[in-house]
Amino acid sequence: MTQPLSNQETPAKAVVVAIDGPAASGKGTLSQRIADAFGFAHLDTGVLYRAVGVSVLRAGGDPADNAAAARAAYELHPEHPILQEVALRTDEAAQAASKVAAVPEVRAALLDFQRRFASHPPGGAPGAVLDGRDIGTVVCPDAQAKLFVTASVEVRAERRLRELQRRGIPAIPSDVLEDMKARDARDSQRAVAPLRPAVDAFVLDTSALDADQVFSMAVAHIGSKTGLKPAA
Ligand SMILES: Nc1ncnc2c1ncn2[C@@H]1O[C@H](COP(=O)(O)OP(=O)(O)OP(=O)(O)O)[C@@H](O)[C@H]1O
Ligand SMILES: Nc1ccn([C@@H]2O[C@H](COP(=O)(O)O)[C@@H](O)[C@H]2O)c(=O)n1
Repeated sequence: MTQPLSNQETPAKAVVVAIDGPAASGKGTLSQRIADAFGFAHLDTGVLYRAVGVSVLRAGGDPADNAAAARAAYELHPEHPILQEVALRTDEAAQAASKVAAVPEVRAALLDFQRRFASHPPGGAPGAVLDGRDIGTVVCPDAQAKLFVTASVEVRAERRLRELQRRGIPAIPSDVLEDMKARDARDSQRAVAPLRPAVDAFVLDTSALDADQVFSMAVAHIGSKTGLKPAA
């Protein structure tokens, strides 16, 4: 997956904020708020893995099949329409994503695009926020600020359940919890780029914090690392 050079490239070195954490920890919510506040571009890297997983399923393949997963990853490109599909938000897509994500060739195929987004944020933005599982450890080990957002699996399952209910998607609480445990196990136990905090990450346990409190703490941490303050 490669990205062409645009004529809007940022001449100065872009500020990179890496936000990692397990499913439904709130990293996507936080990343978008940080990007908006600092005028940075945001990349939800989970979408890339979800697109690869869904592509394999649609081709009638098994996401755990290394060859099929690698083929789908090499065929993905930044303008691919699948990246905009709501179908990527389903639990089926999440489970498929975490299977293809364990395939080294898949991770290698998606690496260049993520690094290029970080070093040359689209639209000439002065910085980029990337969220995922391995941003601070593998994709952007030199990121100026790294956060690892986490919460207990029970709290995360409850948040996801409420989100599904808000969206009118029927869900069984015990299934949501078990699916989250299965995904946590696959993501943290895989051999390549497992989910874990970078040694220099600020670990933020959000189990008892609301989104505003998490945002304030993240802004303070980013400020301490970069000297930047939010524009608004
Ligand atoms: N601190 C918080 N307190 C309560 N709910 C939160 C908090 N942060 C996020 N949420 C809610 O929890 C749900 C999951 O958040 P979000 O999608 O940001 O998590 P995520 O880590 O990006 O998940 P995924 O990895 O599955 O994409 C959303 O409904 C969101 O509104
Ligand atoms: N940097 C990343 C991002 C995601 N993954 C895998 O994709 C799955 C879906 O991610 P979400 O953030 O959308 O929940 C996730 O469970 C991981 O398996 C990854 O490996 N690395």
